[in-house]
Amino acid sequence: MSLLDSIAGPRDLRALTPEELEVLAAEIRDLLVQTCSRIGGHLGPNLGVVELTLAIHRVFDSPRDRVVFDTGHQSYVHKILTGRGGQFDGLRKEGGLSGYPSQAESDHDIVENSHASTALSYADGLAKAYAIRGEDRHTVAVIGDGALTGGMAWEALNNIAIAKDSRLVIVVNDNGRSYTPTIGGLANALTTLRTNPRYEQVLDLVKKRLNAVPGVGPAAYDALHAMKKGLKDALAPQGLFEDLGLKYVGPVDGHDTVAMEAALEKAKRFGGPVIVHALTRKGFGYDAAERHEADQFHSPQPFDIETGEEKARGRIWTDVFSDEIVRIGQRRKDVVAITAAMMHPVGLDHFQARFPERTFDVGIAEQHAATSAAGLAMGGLHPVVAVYATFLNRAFDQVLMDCALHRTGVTFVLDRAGVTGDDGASHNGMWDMSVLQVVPGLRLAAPRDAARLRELLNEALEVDDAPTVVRFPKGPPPADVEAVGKAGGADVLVRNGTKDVLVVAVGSMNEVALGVADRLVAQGIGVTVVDPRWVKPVDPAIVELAREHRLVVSVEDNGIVGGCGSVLLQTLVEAGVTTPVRLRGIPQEFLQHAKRAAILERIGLTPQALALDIVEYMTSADDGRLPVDVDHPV
Ligand SMILES: Cc1ncc(C[n+]2csc(CCOP(=O)(O)OP(=O)(O)O)c2C)c(N)n1
Ligand SMILES: CC(=O)[C@@H](O)[C@H](O)COP(=O)(O)O
Ligand SMILES: [Mg+2]
Repeated sequence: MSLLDSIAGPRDLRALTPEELEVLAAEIRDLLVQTCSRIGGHLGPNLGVVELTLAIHRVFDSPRDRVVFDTGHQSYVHKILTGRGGQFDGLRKEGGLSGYPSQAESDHDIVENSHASTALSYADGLAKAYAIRGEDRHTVAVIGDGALTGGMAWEALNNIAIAKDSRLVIVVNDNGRSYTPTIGGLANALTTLRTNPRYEQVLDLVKKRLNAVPGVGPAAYDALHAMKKGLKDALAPQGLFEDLGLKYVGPVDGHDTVAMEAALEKAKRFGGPVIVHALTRKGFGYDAAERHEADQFHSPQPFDIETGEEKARGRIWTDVFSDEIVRIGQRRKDVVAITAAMMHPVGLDHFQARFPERTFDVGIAEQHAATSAAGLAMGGLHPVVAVYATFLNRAFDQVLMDCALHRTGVTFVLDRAGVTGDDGASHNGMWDMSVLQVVPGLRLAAPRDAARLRELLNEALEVDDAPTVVRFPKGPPPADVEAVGKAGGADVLVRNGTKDVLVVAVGSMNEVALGVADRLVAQGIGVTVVDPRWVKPVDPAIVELAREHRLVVSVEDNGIVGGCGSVLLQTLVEAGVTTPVRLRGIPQEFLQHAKRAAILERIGLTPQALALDIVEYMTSADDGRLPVDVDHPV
């Protein structure tokens, strides 16, 4: 039996000796590598927090003491130590363990949101609540150096610094990386320390030498000591935190469980807000991860353990964007690109390689990205802000009041739009085509295939008096589908027989709509499939098509409330079109993790389900006029 098998919960860690802790850490690393080699997952971040998590769970008493993980992708070790090691084989699988904390899984888990830079705000609230309720509980927040580049983290620190009664321990997990090396002034301050960890040893050596010199020695050392403080402040960022009024412990070797425990015990005794600055390495303990230049195995595909070679992921939508934005960059010197700490994941790495001076990584700072882009546009450039769709949520006000109010030509490229699946509820990009509908002047496009992505991206970059959005899903693009006709700016993909059903398919749902059309035709039902291309504003030609048909079905890979279908329905009503409309999209709920395809199947966004629904609907009509039936409230 392995030592890990004997750990049913954190309290079983208390009796372990330092030697046993080292054995346990090795067993945990082995489980992480073995599991992630088969299914992928956040191997690098979790290899980097093995000792840190062990120390936290030995010093604090979870779940009485609350442990909050920022972003949550680095909580695998926490899950293993809180009784879920035996379920680890089901990680990120439908019905299995989530890749992020999950309240439904364990009392030890509290924050499920995978959006970065939020942990300190949760922790501030929790610690204040315990203080007000007079509960003898600590709150521990684990936040990465990358997440610390997010503005919310500094809003929280500003408040935590004056919350003297908060028994709050902030563990800064400083591995110098988001995906790529973390950027910005803060990162430089942290990096300076990491690259000069020996300054303490050097100074101690000098101290011994100087004190041995009678007379001048000690005085010189005192001067040096004063310099040490200055040097330490210059080299170490605790001044950054201490100047805010936060106590600082560190830097600590985050891979030394004993040292981490000592630091955490010291922090725990403070009884108020304190930062423990842990120095770690992403991928620590697995050479292929540590050596992986791009992102130290932040979230690798399944891989060969011996070689570290990842399974080829095949061409995805991102690759099409990545290729096209470089072509555009060659032609358009005014085009600049912005990422929020995800240069490779959003496909800007090639653009950066070609045009480094026109590429900006702003850190995990989507709000800053949007408003900085407004500034870039006001300065005469055309910025392209590439983010995952779900992460644009936090920059809604910046899109509305900084980009759109000023009619700036900023183009947002939203990758991972629609159902993403694996990363759980907070990662699905199901919100953008609802929230962005209310932005005056903003134009939104959803390409159906790679060819349309290229077209629409170029069209977006021709708009210089309003923000534009181009959004596409996770995974591989379908084969290109050419239009058989046009309706205004929209592409007609299928037009046959009587005008019974008009399917308005948004973006990637056109592939599904073509399958629906085949099935309807086989049932003798006339069908038109139209791809709006630009879904905002609604194309008047689609309104006229709707007027001519007996039923309109809108299909979108977005939440059903307030999405394209809702807006189309509203537009039809305003135009006096009485054709019945059925809205199909993602149910307005938080979706449990599973593969994208499995979720689309479950929520009925498949050709079979949609076609069956339409056939049943059509056959239910008695007087030839179909009853108006909107399945979902607008
Ligand atoms: C708002 C937001 N933007 C982007 C991401 C994507 N993302 C996930 S983890 C990560 C890097 C986090 O770096 P860090 O906080 O240093 O944690 P580490 O992976 O180094 O442990 C990013 C950018 C996110 N989760 N949330
Ligand atoms: C934790 C996080 O936000 C990202 O690392 C996320 O896992 C991205 O997933 P994909 O890039 O695989 O879509
Ligand atoms: Mg990091």
